[in-house]
Amino acid sequence: MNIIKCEGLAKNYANHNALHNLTCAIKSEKIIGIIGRNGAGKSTFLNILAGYIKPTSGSCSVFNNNPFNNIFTAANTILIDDRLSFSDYLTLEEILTMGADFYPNWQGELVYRLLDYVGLPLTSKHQQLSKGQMATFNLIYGLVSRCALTILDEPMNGMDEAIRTDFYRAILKEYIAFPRTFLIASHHLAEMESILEEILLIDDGSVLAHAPVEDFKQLLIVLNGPSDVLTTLLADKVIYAQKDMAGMTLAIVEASSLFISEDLLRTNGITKSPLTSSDVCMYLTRKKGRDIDAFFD
Ligand SMILES: Nc1ncnc2c1ncn2[C@@H]1O[C@H](COP(=O)(O)OP(=O)(O)OP(=O)(O)O)[C@@H](O)[C@H]1O
Repeated sequence: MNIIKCEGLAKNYANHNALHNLTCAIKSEKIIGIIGRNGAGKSTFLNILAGYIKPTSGSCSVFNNNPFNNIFTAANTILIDDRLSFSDYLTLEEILTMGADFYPNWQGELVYRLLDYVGLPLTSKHQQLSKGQMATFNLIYGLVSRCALTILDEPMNGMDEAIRTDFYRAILKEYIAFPRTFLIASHHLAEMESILEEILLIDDGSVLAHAPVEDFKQLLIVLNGPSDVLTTLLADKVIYAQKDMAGMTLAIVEASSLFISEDLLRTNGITKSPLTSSDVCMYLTRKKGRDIDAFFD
């Protein structure tokens, strides 16, 4: 069942079109990585889903409702990001009491155990926490709310490596204990990949790719072989990156465009190897003709 459906979604700010023609469908009870370059439109998209931002045009449905200012969305969705702030005067305990009153599936006992585990006293004021402590508290708050749609926008920003490792496991354990839809935006795909089922790649305000992690990795492929043969074989293909050295060429191409048999590759001395999902993201979203080395040569 699709929990989210967006069609032709656009969001224009005064001087910038953050989203345009964004279309996607997201099934319930999945952990999905929302990936994209800086400024691609991820946070704008997630804020629309959470009902905080009204799209300029297009349609967006979350739990079969328009999410903007919708009370059903609010009760069943939580968005945790680094802009999440609570009153300066509230202690963590007071914030948790409010969360328990608002979210029907709130895990009161778990939250105290998690805060004890990470060493955050209930008497602390939210505004006085360090950056990493605040991110940790906010993520715990998001997890124990057990909302059917849990949106985490760069949830691990500022956390140390040990806590990040713990909390990827915590997300997975929570998901297994109480299946729901997690959308997690992050620039650290390699780090979180093991808990993801799907990757949704946003580029320039629209969806560039959306696939299960294993399929996503196979969107691009690396070919390595004699330059003369490879150049002929790839003459009409889109090449995402190419390096030539000593008569050999290494090229990254779209796997689906490669109608070349394994036998033909082998007899021509061409090898095929996969890329990591982070590399697939990087090459798919790299702007043509842009090369940082050119600035320093
Ligand atoms: N309130 C706003 N007013 C004007 N422009 C905005 C506003 N919010 C976002 N933008 C612009 O919209 C674009 C998308 O921003 P958004 O925050 O959605 O990107 P992002 O993919 O989350 O980026 P990052 O990975 O850097 O956090 C950016 O160019 C940004 O400058």
